Amino acid sequence: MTTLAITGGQVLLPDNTVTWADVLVDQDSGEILEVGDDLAGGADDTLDASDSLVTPGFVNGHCHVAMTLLRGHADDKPLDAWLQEDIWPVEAELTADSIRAGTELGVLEMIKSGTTSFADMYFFVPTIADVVDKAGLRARLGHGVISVGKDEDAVHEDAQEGLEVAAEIDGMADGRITSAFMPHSLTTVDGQYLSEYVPEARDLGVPVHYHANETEDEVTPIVENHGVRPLAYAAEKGMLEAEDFFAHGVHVDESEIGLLAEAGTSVIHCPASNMKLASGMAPIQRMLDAGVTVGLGTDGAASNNDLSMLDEARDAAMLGKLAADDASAVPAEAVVTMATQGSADAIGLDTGRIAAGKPADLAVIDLEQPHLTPRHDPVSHLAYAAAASDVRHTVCDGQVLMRDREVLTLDEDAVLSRATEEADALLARADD
Ligand SMILES: N[C@@H](CCSC[C@H]1O[C@@H](n2cnc3c(=O)[nH]cnc32)[C@H](O)[C@@H]1O)C(=O)O
Ligand SMILES: [Zn+2]
Repeated sequence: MTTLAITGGQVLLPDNTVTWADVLVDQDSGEILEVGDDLAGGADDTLDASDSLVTPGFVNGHCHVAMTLLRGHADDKPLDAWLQEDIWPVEAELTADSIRAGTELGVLEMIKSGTTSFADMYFFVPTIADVVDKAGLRARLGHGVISVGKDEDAVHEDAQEGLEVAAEIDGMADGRITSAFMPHSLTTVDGQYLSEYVPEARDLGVPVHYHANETEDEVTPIVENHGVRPLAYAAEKGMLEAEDFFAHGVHVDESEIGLLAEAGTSVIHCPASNMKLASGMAPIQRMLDAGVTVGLGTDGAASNNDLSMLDEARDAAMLGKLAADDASAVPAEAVVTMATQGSADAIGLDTGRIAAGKPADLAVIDLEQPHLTPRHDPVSHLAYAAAASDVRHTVCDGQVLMRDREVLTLDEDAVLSRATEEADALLARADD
């Protein structure tokens, strides 16, 4: 057995208490062996966590990772115009090379901000899976399926690709990669295709991941055409199973919150994207009160504009209070839970908790910083004050991906220059 000890720090436990302890990891199985005192003796490798907080690696519950290439390309627009005028025309020019470069950039940013796993909906998924495998992260990946603007044959092809990719990549990278069927949204995929393909995803045994109730403009046509609220419509289409999860859930009423609580379907809250596209304020405290599983996601970098889960946690707390008109709503512990166990439970990964037997997915945060002094409450610091650049070490599946801010699985300079080149070439093709 090869072991790794993370020593001398404080450790965030699953109940959000913090204790002084070492963490001992079995690097062969990728699991946490023990959390306790003086575990460094005899370990094959050590990570120093003095003056630091050891947290579960953050879980980004909803992303389009290669959209890093479009970061800063189209800002300050609402969802519909942003997608139709700016994003989709450029995405039509994506190639496997651009996806590889954008994904490398995205996962580099994730490792540097303590994120160890994520759920992603995009194109060229086998390429994304290859990058995730080499970078050492954990992910649930899938191909986004859309029917708007496509003829029937093209939609069937798109949906088939969604199913085939899900079957092909599930279990890759020693199980670090899993998959889902990913119809883009309840309005961009026509109901006939949802009825046809969601049962096929069930047969494959993969969950369904989609966008729902993001803007008022998405709710209205469903109510008008189907006579029910969007999540009741999703239930009719078989997309409200316990393993399913969707992004946003901004415009949901009490009946829909009740449906989610009953079905066990999870919501991935994306506060930065919701604020930037002015989509609205999700009623997160009401969902938590009803017992809905809520995770946290960045969405793509073009609507955020970064992939830091620490930023997202702060945004979630701030927006949650504003939405509830109550400063005690969505407190620090709630957003820390959402960024770790909440997202992990939502996307169906057994991670997000530091305990013996759990996957050794960890982030070590340097607390010796002006903006993290004094240390009355490390959980408060995580939620409100810590930044991506405070992450010292990142560990996934027992492997050290970043040590003292040096990323070991990717060549940082090469990733930045390839991404810049591919992003420039992509925009040039779209301009032609
Ligand atoms: N196969 C599909 C691709 C869908 S991938 C997922 C899509 O979600 C888009 N996207 C990113 N953020 C959001 C959001 O907040 N709401 C809805 N769509 C988004 C993203 O740009 C991408 O086009 C096709 O043929 O177009
Ligand atoms: Zn999205």
